[in-house]
Amino acid sequence: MLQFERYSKSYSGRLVLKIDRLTLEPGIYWIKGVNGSGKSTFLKTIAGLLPIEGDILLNDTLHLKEQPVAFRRIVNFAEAEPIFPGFLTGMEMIRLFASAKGAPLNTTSHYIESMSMAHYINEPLVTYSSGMLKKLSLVLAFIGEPTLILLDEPLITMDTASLAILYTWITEKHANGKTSFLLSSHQELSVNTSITLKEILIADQTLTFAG
Ligand SMILES: Nc1ncnc2c1ncn2[C@@H]1O[C@H](COP(=O)(O)OP(=O)(O)OP(=O)(O)O)[C@@H](O)[C@H]1O
Repeated sequence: MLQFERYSKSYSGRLVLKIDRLTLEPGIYWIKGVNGSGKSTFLKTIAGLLPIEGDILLNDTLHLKEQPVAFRRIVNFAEAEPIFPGFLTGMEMIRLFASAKGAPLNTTSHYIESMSMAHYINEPLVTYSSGMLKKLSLVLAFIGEPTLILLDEPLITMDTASLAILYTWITEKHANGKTSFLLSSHQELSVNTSITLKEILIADQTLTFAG
């Protein structure tokens, strides 16, 4: 599903991540590591938001560097602490993402309703709490038919009921859409027990399979 070739990421010459060669098969991956180990950096580079050395391939064919638009169309990303323009409404963001991902707008109503967001989705984002913004960022990450969804710290600021719904979305999207997930979290993830969670530990600039 995802291949790394001579991949490395540095900030101002300081190496943060290095992967000579790695293939991730389809699945749900839990990315672990202490603060500052590189989890967010790893996800942002796969989302195409930060430049890298080397290359990342999706489904054996799409190269992040050579086909960035096609690549990013099927890789969705929700940031740990999302920042959106305060003057837009939640619904305007959803319309924008649905258009960019080529998804019919009516496929998004399931997400809005199941997270109980309908009563504020047409309000400007400046009025949203951090949990409301987090839910919106998660809805945006589930729009379309992505091959891969990257969720950075998806559990933070979410109430217990919303977490249960998020786990349902992950389970459904993985089962129905064959979508793979990379989830970074300091907290225990409790996805459906029928799903094998593959653990990856980031430490000393290196990824190792754990668990
Ligand atoms: N924009 C940046 N410029 C320079 N260094 C950065 C930048 N962003 C991150 N770093 C550094 O890269 C390393 C990895 O940071 P990253 O945010 O990816 O870690 P993380 O594992 O997500 O941390 P946390 O668990 O605290 O969220 C850290 O040493 C950090 O200081």
